[in-house]
Amino acid sequence: ATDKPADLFQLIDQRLKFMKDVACYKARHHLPVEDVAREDQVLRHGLQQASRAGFAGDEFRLFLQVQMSAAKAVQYRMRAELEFLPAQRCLSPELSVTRQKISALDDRILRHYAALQHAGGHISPDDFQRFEQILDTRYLKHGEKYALFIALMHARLEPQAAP
Ligand SMILES: C=C(O[C@@H]1C=C(C(=O)O)C=C[C@H]1O)C(=O)O
Repeated sequence: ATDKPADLFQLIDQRLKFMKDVACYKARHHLPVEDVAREDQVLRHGLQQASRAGFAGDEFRLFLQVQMSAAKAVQYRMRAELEFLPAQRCLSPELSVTRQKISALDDRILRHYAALQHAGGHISPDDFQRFEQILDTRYLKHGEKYALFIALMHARLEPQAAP
């Protein structure tokens, strides 16, 4: 089945794995990690898709914001390490290419989570161990992974209106 929490966790992990390309690109082009305009775009698009899919807006917004905080935390820590890495060992695609892939992944995450809930599934606190196994990045602390997990768990579809 494609509606298991583990598959959703994989997609979230894939998003974080793109941060290597983003961090490399920014370091090599002397760009800051935080890009407020891009964040607005990610947030606006995500909330629009979320409302179409029937997610509760406030909780989904919080999830997107925590996910972007995680993305930045990963990049800041990588950025420090890049100071000591020769430039040729940190090559990355164009930022616009990576961002298209991230946006496509964002849509998949949303659709996957909606499908999981439509099938009667949900994320429960017991799933955190699995979440942490899958999100194996050493660039996020335990508590940060937990914050992301909790925000994900709380992003639920609105209860269906009675017919
Ligand atoms: C991933 C990026 O880095 C940061 C994190 C973002 C995100 O998680 O979507 C968006 C903008 C940046 O503040 C990026 O610049 O694309």
